[in-house]
Amino acid sequence: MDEQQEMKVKNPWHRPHIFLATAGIAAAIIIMVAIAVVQNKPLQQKYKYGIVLDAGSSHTSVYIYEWPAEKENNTGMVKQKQACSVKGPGISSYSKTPEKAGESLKECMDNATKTIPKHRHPETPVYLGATAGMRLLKMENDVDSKKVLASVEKSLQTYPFSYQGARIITGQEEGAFGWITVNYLSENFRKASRTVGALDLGGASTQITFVPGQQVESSDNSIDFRLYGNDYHLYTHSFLCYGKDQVLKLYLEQQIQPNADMTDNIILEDPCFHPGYNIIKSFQSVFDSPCVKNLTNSQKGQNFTHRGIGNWNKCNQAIKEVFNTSHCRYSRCSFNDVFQPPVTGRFGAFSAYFFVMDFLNVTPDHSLDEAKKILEAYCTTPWGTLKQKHRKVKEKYLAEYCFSGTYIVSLLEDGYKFTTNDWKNTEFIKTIKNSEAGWTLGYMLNLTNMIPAEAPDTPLLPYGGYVSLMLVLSFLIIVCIILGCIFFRRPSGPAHKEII
Ligand SMILES: Nc1nc2c(ncn2[C@@H]2O[C@H](COP(=O)(O)OP(=O)(O)OP(=O)(O)O)[C@@H](O)[C@H]2O)c(=O)[nH]1
Ligand SMILES: [Ca+2]
Repeated sequence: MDEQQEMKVKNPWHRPHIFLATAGIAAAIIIMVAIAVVQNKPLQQKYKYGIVLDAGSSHTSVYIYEWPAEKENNTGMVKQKQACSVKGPGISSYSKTPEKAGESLKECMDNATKTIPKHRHPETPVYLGATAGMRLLKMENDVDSKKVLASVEKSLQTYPFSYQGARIITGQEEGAFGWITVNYLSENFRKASRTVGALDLGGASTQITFVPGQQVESSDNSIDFRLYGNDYHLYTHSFLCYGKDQVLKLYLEQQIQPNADMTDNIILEDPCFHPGYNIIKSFQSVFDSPCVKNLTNSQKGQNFTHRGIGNWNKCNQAIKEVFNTSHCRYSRCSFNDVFQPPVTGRFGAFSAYFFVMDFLNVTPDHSLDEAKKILEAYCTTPWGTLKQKHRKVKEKYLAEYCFSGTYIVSLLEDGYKFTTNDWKNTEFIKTIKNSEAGWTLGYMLNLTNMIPAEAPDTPLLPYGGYVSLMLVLSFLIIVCIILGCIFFRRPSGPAHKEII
């Protein structure tokens, strides 16, 4: 047999059908891998957006959230992209000029239009949630509150986004969504079995929400969620009128008992305000809310002198009076006949809890006693000294930190029955991974169904591992085919015979 013929028989590539089959399989595998690569990894990361307006009692904030388009159901993927603080007061302050409520949103909403890419505008949901300021206005005057909501609705509908409604959210929602936000951002739903409780202190209301160690005795305070395959039974309560601005009114109401023959020279010597603080205020400015009693017309026109005396012990004693603990219809209460199981676990305290404690430099490293000492020193500092030292701080805030700080300590200790150990487990926070702590993110996640009840299927391998595995397998298959062709070719006898 000639040598060339011998080579043709031994080398499988010289059989065109084997060569073609192998090349075909290899090409098919390469195409499959390429398709998998293209399908699994878009060339450019695509983001989706959502807008939530937090219409609080003291001000409105517009939050823009963003998340990778293909990872909607993964915990911790939604992040705050931008927060815009609306100029002026909260929307409930526009009760007598409702059209201004809508107008006030313009600057921040125009910003949102620029921030979010144009092609995403029509699919970007916009939600407005109003909290305690609007709850109080609704109690006072339902028609006015509807006019304000209609005004913000009209304004929001002029934008190219997908308007999803403006409403007053309930205190339970405010508490529960704040809890969801904090635990979502901390990635507690999948990573850790333990969740953190949420403490929110606003201007007009305050919320406490946590997973209790015992049964919740009142249905109003109970809320259940199934998130990522786990059941959560929450305790939550929102105290209307116990935000830091409204509770100051409750406190002042107790300090100055207006009577029929009030005169202009009523002087309030206030232990929660600094020595040297001496300001004439109208009774109307204190008694302008449904949280406190109604004044007669003659009383409304009168003034009083608000004089600070800076006595922390007396201030602390006086603040305790705002919590009514004389009656409890349950096995245990926080205050005002509201059921509360014992607090347990860690807490994240945000909004005014943070603003106040951050200013006073009270950190989680300070014990409860140390925090009280810091407050005592602050409260006794003369007003003139403080103004000199903090020229850039808004005077209203500066004057009220003594009251607000003392109220926070008392709310935790006397109101919610925090022990020194619970205090140690409490952190004052503004943001978690650059997203603000508050109810808005949890609200949006819920309304867009971005927190599934069951854990979404997770890929067994990360993307890079998946591609590498495909390539290695393709290579192995090709090698096997080649080796197979070489070693399992037909026995040489018949082949010889054929040739012979
Ligand atoms: N010291 C200080 N206080 C602030 C700051 N921003 C807001 N506040 C005050 O802190 C309190 C709580 O603020 P927010 O959490 O925005 O309250 P809100 O959402 O308007 O009110 P609610 O509707 O009750 O939730 C209010 O009395 C605000 O006036 C700040 O930067 N520093
Ligand atoms: Ca708030």
